[in-house]
Amino acid sequence: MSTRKHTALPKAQILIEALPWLTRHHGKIVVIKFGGNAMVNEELKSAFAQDVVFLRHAGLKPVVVHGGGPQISAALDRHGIVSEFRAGLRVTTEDAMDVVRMVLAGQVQRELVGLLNQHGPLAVGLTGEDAHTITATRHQPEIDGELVDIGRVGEITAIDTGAIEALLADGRIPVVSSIARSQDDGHVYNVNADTAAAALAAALGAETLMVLTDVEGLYEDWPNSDEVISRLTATQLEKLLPELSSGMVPKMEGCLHAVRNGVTTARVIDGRVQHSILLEIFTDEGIGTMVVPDEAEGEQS
Ligand SMILES: Nc1ncnc2c1ncn2[C@@H]1O[C@H](COP(=O)(O)OP(=O)(O)O)[C@@H](O)[C@H]1O
Ligand SMILES: CC(=O)N[C@@H](CCC(=O)OP(=O)(O)O)C(=O)O
Repeated sequence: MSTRKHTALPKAQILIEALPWLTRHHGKIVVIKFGGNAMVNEELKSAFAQDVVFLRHAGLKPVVVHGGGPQISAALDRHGIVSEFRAGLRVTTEDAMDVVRMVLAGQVQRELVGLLNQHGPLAVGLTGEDAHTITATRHQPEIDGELVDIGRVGEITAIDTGAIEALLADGRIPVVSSIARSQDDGHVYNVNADTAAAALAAALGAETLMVLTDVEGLYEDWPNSDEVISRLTATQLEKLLPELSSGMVPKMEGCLHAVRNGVTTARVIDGRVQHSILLEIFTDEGIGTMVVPDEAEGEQS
């Protein structure tokens, strides 16, 4: 065998290791949530775009839902508006809503669309407002037994997948900002991006929900230990939910909603690791935390 063939062999083996995953997921919808905290630097964002385009060319149908919490907080700060979170959700006044919409739809979404489109005419950005993709009503979380008003924060009441499905059928990569149209008035609502991604994954009948964040996965005993729970069933997760805090609450509630509504696996992975999406596919074990429906326990995902 020539030296060239020898050096190429490990590359072929790596590609072949991904074959079972690619075969199982061919033509399937994968909803990928890119958290604002995972958008650490330009290299990571470019690597994220490469991974998504790779999945698309490998025969999957990726749908990107993006966050932008830290970016919104920075913009609010510049406008002299203080950021406050209740039950993991941003208290969103009318003035803050304008900034949220400007940052998500006008800044973060545009940047991701631009990065994806460096690889061809693939990505099309939209918000939940477009073609009634996400409809919401006012969300009032229960805190210490009382319903609390946190402003223009939406609770999803309906999803219309028509526009996203049309884009997928046309070979495009939809990039969705988590803003909803209001079913009550002519205005819009701020929706947590994990919640929006999970609702879209369920409504689209996605195979997988991948949530990229700024931790390795769900820690068993956060913040005391960095032991990551690698796999858990819907029932196991449901029992854990009351113990979770801050950003993990909407994330894990979203994963639970997804697997209880037809999504085969929901994964929380470390978006700070370059090419984390491909690592998830190319490593047999996967990285991060994987949530599966109860009936799937013991099956390969
Ligand atoms: N059990 C847990 N395991 C891991 N992270 C946790 C846990 N509980 C709370 N967290 C917090 O949740 C954060 C992730 O959520 P969030 O800040 O909303 O990220 P994103 O912008 O990716 O949505 C972590 O950085 C961590 O501080
Ligand atoms: C209601 C609510 O909290 N909305 C979020 C929307 C963005 C988001 O979820 O961004 P990450 O995924 O980066 O956290 C916010 O205003 O921060």
